[in-house]
Amino acid sequence: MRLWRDPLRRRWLLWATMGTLFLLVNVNRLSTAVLSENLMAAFGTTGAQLGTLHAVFFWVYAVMQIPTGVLADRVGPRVTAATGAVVMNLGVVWFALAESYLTATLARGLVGLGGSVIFVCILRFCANWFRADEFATMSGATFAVAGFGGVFATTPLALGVEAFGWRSTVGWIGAVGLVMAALVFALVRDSPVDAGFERIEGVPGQETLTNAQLKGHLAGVLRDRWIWVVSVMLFCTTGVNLTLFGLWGVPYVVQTYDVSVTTASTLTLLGGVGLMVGPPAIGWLSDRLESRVGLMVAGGACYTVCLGIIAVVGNPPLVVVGAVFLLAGVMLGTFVLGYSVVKDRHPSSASGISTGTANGAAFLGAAIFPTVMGWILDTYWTGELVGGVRVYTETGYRIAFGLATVAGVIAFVCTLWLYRHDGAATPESDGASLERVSGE
Ligand SMILES: N[C@@H](Cc1c[nH]cn1)C(=O)NCC(=O)O
Repeated sequence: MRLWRDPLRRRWLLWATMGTLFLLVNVNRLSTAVLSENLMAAFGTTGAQLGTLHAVFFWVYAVMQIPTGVLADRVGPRVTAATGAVVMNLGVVWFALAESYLTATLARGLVGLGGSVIFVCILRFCANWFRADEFATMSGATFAVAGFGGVFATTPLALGVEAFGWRSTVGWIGAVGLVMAALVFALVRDSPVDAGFERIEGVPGQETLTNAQLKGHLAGVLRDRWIWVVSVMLFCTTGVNLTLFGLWGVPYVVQTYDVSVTTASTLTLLGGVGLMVGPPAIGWLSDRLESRVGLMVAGGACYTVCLGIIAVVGNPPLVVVGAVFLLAGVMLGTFVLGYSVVKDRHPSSASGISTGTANGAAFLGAAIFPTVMGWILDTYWTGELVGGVRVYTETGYRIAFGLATVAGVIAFVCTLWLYRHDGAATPESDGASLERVSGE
């Protein structure tokens, strides 16, 4: 079978296998939006407590990103990803069985712990199996998988919950995940050489790092101002997007427009669709144009304007809300280019560390924003409850979207900084830096 014997084909099969795990990571982490009312009713939570239950995944996920980068570079993506997947899915099953808020929070933390390794392992896998000028396309394609998972976490999940109840639906997702973990372990190999092939032309060789080299790379990454600026940008944009699509987007639409959770989830589904389309298309375009930063500036401006519309108007027509959610997903494709930017500035054998560090900041944002938005909503809450669920005010939602808009402005300023400093020498690199040849 050529799919198996040809390394240029096999890498797609392996990427897709790991991608399925990443899809499940996204279903789990974004499921709280659709489950919000079930969880509030099951555990009797306030908005801030629900925000925390959602965010605990992201806290653990964020903290784990630098260790994950080290594990991906040192142990390799296959074993790290398969182990993480087992841990994540045991956590999912535990969450489905949880009887108290505390148990549910611990279980969701376990889901975050296991899930935290998958994305960086996929990027590490891509650095081993794909050329540097294919990397933005591959990271964009991996984000598209996240979008696909996000779509599953909306209407399909809502329909599943309606038909089978939230506990059975979540439990089955965990069972499927355990099967996928076994498949990743059985099929994936860390590099073409590990799979018995020659090295793929144009892909840098991957030396095994010593502890001293690891430390040196980590220090080099943490000293690099570009990493910090990309990190702030990702902190804001990933934080806002995951909070909207993963938690507060659904209650906002349900309570502002008086529609069902299933209808509201169709709108947040558009965010997932945007993520499926934007990152791969923009990543591909960036690789073709050999340009990163110019696209990021344009994306930053558009993203901020979109969020600002909801903050200013409060309850624009639903079609506008849908368009904002869709564009927020599409524009994330420009921020994803940040992963290629940081990877190209450091040796390829340390790509797990550089991308993991930026991803850690992204998920710190995803951990902080839900709770802060929950506080804002609780602050403007008038005491109204329907079926044990808090009904928030339009003012609360407008201020929450105001915060999202400010985050967009900060991300935009970061892209301007990157634009201004584009072309500056990289601190250390053994690969062709697209930034240095972009001519932007
Ligand atoms: N797709 C992003 C996260 C995101 C942002 N908005 C919606 N989803 C992603 O995949 N980030 C990397 C990761 O580790 O998951």
